[in-house]
Amino acid sequence: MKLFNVMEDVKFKSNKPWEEIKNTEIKDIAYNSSKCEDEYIFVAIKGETVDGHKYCEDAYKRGCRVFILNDDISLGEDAIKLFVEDSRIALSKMSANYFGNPSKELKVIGVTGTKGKTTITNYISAVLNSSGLNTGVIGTNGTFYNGVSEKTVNTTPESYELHRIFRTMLDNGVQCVSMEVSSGGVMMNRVEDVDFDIAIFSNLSPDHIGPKEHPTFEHYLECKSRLFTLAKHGIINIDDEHAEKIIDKATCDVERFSIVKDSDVMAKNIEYSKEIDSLGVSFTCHTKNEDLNCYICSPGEFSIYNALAVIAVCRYLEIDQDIMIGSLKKAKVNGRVEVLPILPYATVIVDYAHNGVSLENILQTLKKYDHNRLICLFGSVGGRTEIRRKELGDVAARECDLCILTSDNPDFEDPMNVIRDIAKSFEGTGCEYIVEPDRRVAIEMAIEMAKEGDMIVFAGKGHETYQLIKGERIPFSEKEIAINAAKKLKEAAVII
Ligand SMILES: CC(=O)N[C@H]1[C@@H](OP(=O)(O)OP(=O)(O)OC[C@H]2O[C@@H](n3ccc(=O)[nH]c3=O)[C@H](O)[C@@H]2O)O[C@H](CO)[C@@H](O)[C@@H]1O[C@H](C)C(=O)N[C@@H](C)C(=O)N[C@H](CCC(=O)O)C(=O)O
Ligand SMILES: Nc1ncnc2c1ncn2[C@@H]1O[C@H](COP(=O)(O)OP(=O)(O)OP(=O)(O)O)[C@@H](O)[C@H]1O
Repeated sequence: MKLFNVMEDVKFKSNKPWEEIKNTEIKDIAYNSSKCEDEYIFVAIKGETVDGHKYCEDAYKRGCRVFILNDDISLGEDAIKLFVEDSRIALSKMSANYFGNPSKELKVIGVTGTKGKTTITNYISAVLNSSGLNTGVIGTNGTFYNGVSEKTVNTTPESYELHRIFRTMLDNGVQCVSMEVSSGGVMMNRVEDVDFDIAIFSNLSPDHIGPKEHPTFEHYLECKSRLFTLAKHGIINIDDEHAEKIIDKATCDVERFSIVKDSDVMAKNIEYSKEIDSLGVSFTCHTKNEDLNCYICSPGEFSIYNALAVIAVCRYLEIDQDIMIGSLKKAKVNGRVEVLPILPYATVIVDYAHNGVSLENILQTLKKYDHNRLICLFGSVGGRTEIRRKELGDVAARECDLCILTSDNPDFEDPMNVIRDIAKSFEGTGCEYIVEPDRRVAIEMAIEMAKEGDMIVFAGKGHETYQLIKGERIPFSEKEIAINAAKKLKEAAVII
């Protein structure tokens, strides 16, 4: 490909004459020097940890001769230096050009918000795939299309990866992509050149504020709002207190959903239902034209919000209503409020809640269903802020009857250190707690101690299949351990 085509619509200044730039052939783009080869363009990014300009020499030694730079650096005479204002913005445009702007040929649905992104994107893909629209997913759980999956480092991949994934999906017959748009992804200009058809806002609460993330809550909100200037159609939860600010910034047309306010898509007649292998909610979805009876097999009010967002997408894309209702009924997401039907007398749930807000949400939701004891098994990630530990501890001590404090990705920190921090929240509360730093033993203990009507939540790991210990991801499957523990009980004839 000609450098000229890759640089279309990118503003730059250069150390070389236009004729030379115009005719230069390039093979690919890299923003990590270790990926560079002959005829590659190296994009030097000033990162959060290091300055990519430091690696230009490494890229040069590997055969790279075209450099996208913010600052001048000394390189061989034959190096073509293209100076841009912001290399992440340039990388985004260049990647879209290099892969032939695949997002323009796909229907791209972006979901943003503090909570619900993974759930909503997966529900959308389940419903659209059932209706015959081949739909891929990009998010925290990885990339999925046509039964193929790929792990991703970030919830919203770097722009180069993103356009590469779009291209692969498009070449393999994918028509729609349902993707998570993290605020970090927006902040780092990863989605700047994605042609979004629909943008969804689920909710907003303080999160991702701190070093290397957002300096303030306003900045966090600003990044979430940006998505609604990149899309054609916005779908917004107006029950969230920040919705109006998002709507004010939006340049797309806006469709509103709600449980309490008059809106385009509304839930009424809400009823909670509990079976041994599922927790769900039924509701009437009210729109200007009709009332639809819907059910979603995930508990609580937040599941209704997630479902309303999906229904609004289906309305916009004119998806058959019966197909939509039928597949919403069955839609499940790996590790998100997932009920394991392993004990005939108690409800066992695996969930990804790993901060105070989401743990409070899931625990309060579960309390609305008939139950005996509410038991929560959880820990908190090592080497990070103590605030998260306190928030998790406070919520669990307030909402539960019994907690089992254990490890959750301790990494380089002693798990007992983290547990001691969490345990402080239980002092002077009526909530009992047990300490078991080995998460496997803790899970087995929880299964063994379950009594008739108990609800047991394993919080924090969700879809993860590892435990991060001293920088290494050690294979760890919470579900498998729980299933085997229940099987052992059965074999020992404790369960008849
Ligand atoms: C703090 C942060 O956001 N880091 C992200 C960022 O890395 P960075 O800019 O810090 O990279 P760096 O390590 O400083 O390196 C700078 C440059 O030097 C290059 N380099 C480095 C070493 C070398 O030998 N050669 C070389 O060329 C690097 O490739 C890079 O281009 O850019 C990378 C590529 O896009 C991301 O993978 C990386 O995400 C890290 C893993 C991360 O944890 N990010 C979090 C904060 C994040 O983005 N989370 C959101 C979800 C949370 C939310 O809702 O906001 C997400 O979308 O995942
Ligand atoms: N709409 C919602 N509002 C509040 N909480 C939710 C909502 N949907 C799901 N949750 C809760 O938050 C947890 C995380 O949900 P999900 O993974 O869908 O959100 P996310 O936005 O992708 O989160 P993260 O940024 O942590 O990956 C779920 O396991 C559930 O407990």
